[in-house]
Amino acid sequence: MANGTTKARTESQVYLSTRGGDYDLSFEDVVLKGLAADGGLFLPHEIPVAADWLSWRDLSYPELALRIFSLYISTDEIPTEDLRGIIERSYSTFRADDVVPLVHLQDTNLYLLELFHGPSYSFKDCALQFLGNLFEYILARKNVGKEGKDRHHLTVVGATSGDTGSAAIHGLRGKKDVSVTILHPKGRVSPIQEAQMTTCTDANVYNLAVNGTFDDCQDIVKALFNDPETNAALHLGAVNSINFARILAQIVYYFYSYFSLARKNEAFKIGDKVRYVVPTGNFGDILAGYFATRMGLPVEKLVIATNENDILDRFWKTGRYEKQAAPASDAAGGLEVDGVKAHEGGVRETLSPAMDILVSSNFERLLWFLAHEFASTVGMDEEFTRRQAGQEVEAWLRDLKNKGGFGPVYMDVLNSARKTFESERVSDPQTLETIKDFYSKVGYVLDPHSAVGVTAALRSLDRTGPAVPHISLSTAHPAKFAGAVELALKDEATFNFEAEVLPEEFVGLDKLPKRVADIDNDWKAVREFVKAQVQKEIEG
Ligand SMILES: Cc1ncc(COP(=O)(O)O)c(C=O)c1O
Ligand SMILES: N[C@@H](CCOP(=O)(O)O)C(=O)O
Repeated sequence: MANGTTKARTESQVYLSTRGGDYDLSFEDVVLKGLAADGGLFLPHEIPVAADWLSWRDLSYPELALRIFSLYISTDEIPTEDLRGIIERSYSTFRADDVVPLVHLQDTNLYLLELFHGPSYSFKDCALQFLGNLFEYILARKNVGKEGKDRHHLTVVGATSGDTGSAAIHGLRGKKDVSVTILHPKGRVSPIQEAQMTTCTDANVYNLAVNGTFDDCQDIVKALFNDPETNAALHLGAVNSINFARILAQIVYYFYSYFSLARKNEAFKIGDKVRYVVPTGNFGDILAGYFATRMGLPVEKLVIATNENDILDRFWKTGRYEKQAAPASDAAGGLEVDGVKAHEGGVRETLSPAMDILVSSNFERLLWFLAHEFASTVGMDEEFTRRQAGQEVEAWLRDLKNKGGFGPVYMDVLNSARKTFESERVSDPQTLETIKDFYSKVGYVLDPHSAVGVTAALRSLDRTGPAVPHISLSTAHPAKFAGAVELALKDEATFNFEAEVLPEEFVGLDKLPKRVADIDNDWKAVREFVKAQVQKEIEG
């Protein structure tokens, strides 16, 4: 279905829904809608190949972001100088000069990409600082000359397992014409993460502690977006990685770290292949790596690192995407599926709580590309192929909803997933061991999510041998997860959490006044809460 004419735009600057209901949308439509009306996620019609990527090697982070974003956003939507301004404002808030420093930790070919130097100390800032400024820009443009109730008010509702929430709040607090309500699973985020969110008392920020899991929070958000009445009345906006702008912003650090590696390692030549290892939950971060790969970055493999919530790892091993496997649990609560351990009873609480996710939202986007590749073998035209891909994704997602899973997928589909990705599952004991090892060997303190990645990277290095450089993404600052870090390092005589890890901003955070409301796991209750807050804001 064509929703408008977009003659001046390239195919990578117009967007469709993974379930086939929307087609030909602009970047602004996609950023403001977040989720498609058919429940699908937005994707550009095609991923652009960056023919000139070699010439990007010496660009600063903001300059590189501008090059990459320009491939996905037409200048008739956001003029280049405006986009440059949005980008510069977004990355000027980072504590590191090069935004995302690359650190060589060991005598092996393993590098750590530190993505936690933004305001909320997690990788989410790389995208949410940008998204906050983008919303502000779009709203200012929409509201020129408008007053009071005529102004377009964006009602952001987001779900978090701890990091998206505080990054979104830092990106949106105090901004005009936008309010943000963040749902977190009560008692399942770390104390610092909870305090980072709930101690923000700006008038446009609301926190809800949901009696449920992260997946329940994510389902509530999607239910609100899928309710046409609520959406029309409130102008809902998304900060989760369902919003394509989140994925777009994350592509940048794959390219940037590749060039950083070339500067650091003389043996490494531009054009050589790299493995990226990504601690994975909702599949947004690694999906950005997939985009970078398709754009032309020489990636040997993308390695998915899951914690014990391993739906993705099981998919790569079995071709089945199932919330939980068949019964018959072993002593540890684990289950055996094709020789692969799974578990029953929903999401498991781990030491890397931000990845305690049962269903990975962005996996739907990869499924679309896999289905598209499969459909293209039939040899029909592009429109037909896209329609086929949308129908396949819709059928898979229907089975996931109604039957709790789908698959096994066709072997060709699984093989095509395996061409680009490998997967690893990392248990809590292995996570603790890695934190301890890295501290005792090189004095570096990993947060538990980054430790899941590093554990997977070491296994991957064992397979490839040391010739293949590995960049493991470090997704959060260790101070956010004091419990896991102190547990891992309790026997290290010299370790002192306050002196070595804790940033000044976090000291005394738990003593500040908090604003948070408890709420049932019920999307209608959340809808009523949000409606009432927005009403007050618009009137007051
Ligand atoms: C610290 C941390 N690491 C890793 C992840 C997983 O990233 P993604 O959901 O993009 O797969 C998250 C949350 O999503 C996180 O907060
Ligand atoms: N780990 C995330 C979960 C939400 O993921 P998102 O990338 O879709 O926003 C968190 O910390 O909130």
